[in-house]
Amino acid sequence: MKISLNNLGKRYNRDWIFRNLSFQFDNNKHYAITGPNGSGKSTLLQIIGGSTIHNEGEIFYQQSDKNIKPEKIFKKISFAAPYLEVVEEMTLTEFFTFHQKMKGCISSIDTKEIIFALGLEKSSHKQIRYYSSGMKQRVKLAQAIFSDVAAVLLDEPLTNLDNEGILLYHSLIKNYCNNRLVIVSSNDKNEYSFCEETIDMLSYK
Ligand SMILES: Nc1ncnc2c1ncn2[C@@H]1O[C@H](COP(=O)(O)OP(=O)(O)OP(=O)(O)O)[C@@H](O)[C@H]1O
Repeated sequence: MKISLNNLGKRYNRDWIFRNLSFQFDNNKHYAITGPNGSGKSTLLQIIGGSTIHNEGEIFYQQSDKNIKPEKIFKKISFAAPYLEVVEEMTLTEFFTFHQKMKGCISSIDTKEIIFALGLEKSSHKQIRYYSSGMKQRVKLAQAIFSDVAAVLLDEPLTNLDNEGILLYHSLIKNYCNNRLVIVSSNDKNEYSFCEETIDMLSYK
């Protein structure tokens, strides 16, 4: 998937968070959005993902040289962020079975294999509400990375992860994201070390 940003701008009330942001995200490449706290990284990622509206400029989405309407983009993009909730009433098995039906997972993997890849087999029948914050973050990452989508958006992906979780994150990226566009919003080099290009939010103030 290709995503083009054309003179994009976002303000909250009278404060512009960023302006005149033009950039092209190319098919299958990996990008980092960087900048200090409050510079607008998460806001930009949410705009790209279609969950927040921009105030000026345009975004174009293209797959195999065909334009995708913004209202259809949710089917093509997955999003993981510490502030997005998972369905806590479900067990992990229920959650991924439900997700498989609603959004669709990449065809090479089923619910059992996802749970095995996360190292959460022993907790697969426990309601997610009883998971630790790091376990929940693994679930959020897996939900995004195993979705059958053309673009994976990750906001602060290592939040709450221990060393084993960090290794898991890098192996999921390596094994399942090679042929997809990935955009990471982050301040931590370890979260985006695999990215080929960086957008610095400070350039768009
Ligand atoms: N819903 C909102 N209403 C008003 N202001 C907001 C809203 N959401 C974000 N902001 C403001 O927009 C600015 C950018 O916030 P954002 O969360 O995008 O920054 P960030 O670069 O991701 O920060 P961090 O590194 O701390 O996660 C901040 O000044 C924030 O206060």
